Amino acid sequence: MRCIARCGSTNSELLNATPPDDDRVHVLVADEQTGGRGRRGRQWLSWPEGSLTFSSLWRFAPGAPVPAGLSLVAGLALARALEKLGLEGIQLKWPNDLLVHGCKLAGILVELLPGRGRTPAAIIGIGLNLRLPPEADIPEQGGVTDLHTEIPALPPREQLLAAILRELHAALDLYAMAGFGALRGAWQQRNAFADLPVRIFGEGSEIVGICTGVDEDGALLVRTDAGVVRVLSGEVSLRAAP
Ligand SMILES: O=C(O)CCCC[C@@H]1SC[C@@H]2NC(=O)N[C@@H]21
Repeated sequence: MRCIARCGSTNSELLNATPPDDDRVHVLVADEQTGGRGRRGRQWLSWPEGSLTFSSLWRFAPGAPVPAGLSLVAGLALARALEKLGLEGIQLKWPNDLLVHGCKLAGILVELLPGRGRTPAAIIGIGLNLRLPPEADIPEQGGVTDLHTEIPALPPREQLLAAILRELHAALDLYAMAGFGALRGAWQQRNAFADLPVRIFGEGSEIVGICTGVDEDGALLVRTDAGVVRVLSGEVSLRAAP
C-alpha cells in the first residue's frame, strides 16, 4: 500500500503507472485529490480532511470474461465494513453508489486496464465522504451525507481504511472463486430500488419499469411492459421514476 499527500486522481495514477504483474494487491491512498473522477465523466470533489479517497488494483485471470459486477462487489464490501462500525440503513444504488437515508455517502469508479501481454487488471476507486463542508451538498443531485453525520464516533482514518480493505479483499477473493452469483443475495438485500419504479437513461434510450434486482453478472433487471430488460452498467444513469 502506498499513501501520498496529493495527486490528481488515485485511479489515474494507477492506470498510468501499473505496478508489476506479481504485485497481486496494490492500493494507493491520497490525502488529497485535485482531479477526482466519477462515473460518466463527472467530477468527484473531495476535501483533504473530509474524504477518504483510494484505489485498489485487482488482477483477474487472463482470458476470463470482463468482470462486470466489480463495482457491485466493491459497494457491498464497503457497506459491510461500515455496517460493522455500526452504520445502519445503508443502501446500494446500482451500479456504484452507497447511500444512507437516500443521500450519497460514497461512490465507486471501476476502470479496466487492458492486458497488453500482462495479466488484465481493474482499478477499483473508492471515494468516501468523512466530514464535508456545507457547500458540498447538492440537493438537486439527490443530496450527500458524510460519515461524521451518520456515526459521530468516527474511528481513525487508518483503522477505517484497514476495515474497508479487509472486506474488499475478502469479497474479491470470493468473487474470483465463485463469481458475482455468490454475492448477489447480499447485494440485493441492500438494493436501494428493490421493487420500485425506475427510469434508466442511456445514450439515446430510456427504459421505464420496476427494478426486480440484479442477475448473476451484476446486470440490473427491470420489468417493463415488454418483459424483463437486462441493463449493463455502461453509460447509463438510474433514477427513481415518479
Ligand atoms: O460517484 C462516482 O461516480 C464514483 C466516484 C469515485 C471516486 C473515487 S475517489 C478515488 C478514486 N479516484 C478517482 O478519481 N475516483 C475514484
